[in-house]
Amino acid sequence: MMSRSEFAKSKRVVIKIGSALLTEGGKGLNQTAISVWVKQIAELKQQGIEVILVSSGSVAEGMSRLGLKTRPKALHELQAAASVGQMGLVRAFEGNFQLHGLHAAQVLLTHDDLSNRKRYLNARSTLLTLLNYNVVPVINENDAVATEEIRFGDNDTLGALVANLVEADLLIILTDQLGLFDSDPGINPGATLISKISANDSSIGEMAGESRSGLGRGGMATKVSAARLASRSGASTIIASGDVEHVITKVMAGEEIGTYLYANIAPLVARKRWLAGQLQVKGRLVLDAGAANVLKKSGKSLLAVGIKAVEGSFSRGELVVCLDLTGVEVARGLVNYKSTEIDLIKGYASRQFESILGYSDEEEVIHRDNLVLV
Ligand SMILES: Nc1ncnc2c1ncn2[C@@H]1O[C@H](COP(=O)(O)OP(=O)(O)O)[C@@H](O)[C@H]1O
Ligand SMILES: N[C@@H](CCC(=O)OP(=O)(O)O)C(=O)O
Repeated sequence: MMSRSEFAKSKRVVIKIGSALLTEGGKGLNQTAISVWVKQIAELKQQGIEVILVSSGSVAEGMSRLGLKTRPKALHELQAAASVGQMGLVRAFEGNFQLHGLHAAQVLLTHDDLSNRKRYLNARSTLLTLLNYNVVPVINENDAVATEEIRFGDNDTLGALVANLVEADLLIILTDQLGLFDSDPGINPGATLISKISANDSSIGEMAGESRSGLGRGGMATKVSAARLASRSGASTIIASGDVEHVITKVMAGEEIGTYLYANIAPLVARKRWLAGQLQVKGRLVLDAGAANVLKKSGKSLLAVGIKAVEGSFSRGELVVCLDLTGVEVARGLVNYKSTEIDLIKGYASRQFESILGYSDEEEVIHRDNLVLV
């Protein structure tokens, strides 16, 4: 585990800024705050630290520009608002980075761009090339085209996936709270700030609640699950308030601000990291106790003999979750057979596939290289 005092030695940092902060509670972009964060980022760049920004705010800024009082419900209205607002974001970041002699680059992603392995690797190359050119990539979800099926849903998840993609040392999530409290401080004024906790501690899920701002999405719940996701590539996460003076500088100097969600698991190899970041689950396999145990303890491939039930309709190569008999997820992975085939071969040994299906591809329903434990 990296101690806070080691943050200054980071090579690469992803900084995510939430909507509520960027848009002053919906009153348009907070230009002063943006200039202050950019100045701190420019200082990090001076120290040789690479920075990637994940900036929300397109919908909120678009709402403000279009005079919409509440966040639109219809997808096409949201997309229109995001397209208008993104112009404001780009303008603000470009102008401010230029003041420090830095170029910014706009990168808009959908989940589709990262779920396809080839496009994932392309996105990685582009980002690494931008960093090589000393440019600050400014990333947002491509809201103008993202439909329900291809969206990340919130920028905390996007920030974590970007941290995985570029193997960042640290993910800094700036929000409108001082950090993660043991319960939502907006509801419980007596809530206590958590200073440090493992990103994989099972108790944090219960502490973190939803967003109530009407501007942001996901609240603390998506921030703690982003921290867990980031930890899979070894990145630790800080959740801190973007309103604290010199917040980025202070975090990087190791000051005890915000919540430090440290990564304390062995980083997954690159392919499994990509796999762990897949969000679109197409079906479920219910495993018997033996198979669930083997997966959990030894990370071996999943064989048909240990499958009790198949739920959902999916094709070969798609992502499914593996549940134990109590319904708890133990792993997820890419299947070698489609759902109707698995329904036929479940409970049988691999050597019987030929007589049941008329052919036999792989021995495993999910090969261990395509399986990540949860
Ligand atoms: N345990 C918690 N600690 C702190 N904030 C919490 C907690 N649970 C829920 N929240 C809510 O999460 C909000 C921050 O999330 P969100 O509105 O999505 O912000 P952002 O736009 O920065 O992503 C806070 O304003 C707060 O109301
Ligand atoms: N892509 C959206 C991000 C929405 C979102 O996740 O917002 P937040 O919870 O403030 O990070 C936008 O720019 O409005």
